[in-house]
Amino acid sequence: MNFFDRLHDRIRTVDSVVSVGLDPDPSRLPEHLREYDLPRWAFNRRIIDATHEHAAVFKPNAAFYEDPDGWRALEETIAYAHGKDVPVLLDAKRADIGNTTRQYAQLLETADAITVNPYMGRDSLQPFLADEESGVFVLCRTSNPGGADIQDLELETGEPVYERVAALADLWNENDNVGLVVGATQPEELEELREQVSDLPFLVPGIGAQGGDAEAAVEHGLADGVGLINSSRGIIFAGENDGEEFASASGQAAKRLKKRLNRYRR
Ligand SMILES: O=c1ccn([C@@H]2O[C@H](COP(=O)(O)O)[C@@H](O)[C@H]2O)c(=O)[nH]1
Repeated sequence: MNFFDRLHDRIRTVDSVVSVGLDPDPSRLPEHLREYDLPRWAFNRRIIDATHEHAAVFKPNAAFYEDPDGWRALEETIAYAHGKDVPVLLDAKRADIGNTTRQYAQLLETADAITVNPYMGRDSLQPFLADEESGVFVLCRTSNPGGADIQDLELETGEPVYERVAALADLWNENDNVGLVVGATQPEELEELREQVSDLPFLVPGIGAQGGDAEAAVEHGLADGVGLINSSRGIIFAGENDGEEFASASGQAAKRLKKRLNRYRR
């Protein structure tokens, strides 16, 4: 089954478009978990237990796992999320020349969807795009302030780079498996892009800790009700840094966010 069909079903089952970001910054983990063999996995397991009922997906960012123990923690995390029937979107922002990107695409043997960087062009994304079952979210207009440096540059046609990326992503969507990453900190661009590519679901990061616009994220991020609004630190670090209460605080934060976003869903 195609990723976006599965996502559609998941959104309906939990009545939620919340993507729970699993970014277990080691310096912020509760003290009592630091003695575990894999503290990041111990942390994620508790977060997953507390939030899965409100999660359309879990979104681990690969940056928080790129060391030997990290990869083990990530593998355990993905398997556990799947055990709770929650799809996993790996925020890895990959792409490279052909033989290298084929190796990267093996990440989709474990995760259900991935974020990719369009900077190297179509051939660098081919193995991801060819995987009909998996979701491929193309970075388009990112949430960081420096996103403007390149993505807002005007082409000779007058269109900004991010609009050309959206048009290309639309062309690359031959298997109905492509979405865009558009930051909630860019509400005007969100609106423009939704008009431009009405069928592509968006992954919208940048609400919560980055202060983006949650209403615009929902209004423009969803295509036929399918899309994802992500919060990472705002959910997983919602509680105090010690004691077991951090997990229930994250559960409450995910539930609150789901309710808030649902007010804007049609
Ligand atoms: O444009 C982008 C693309 C990706 N991200 C990632 O999303 C989460 C956001 O975390 P918060 O704690 O909710 O700010 C994180 O993994 C980023 O690397 C993004 O923020 N913006």
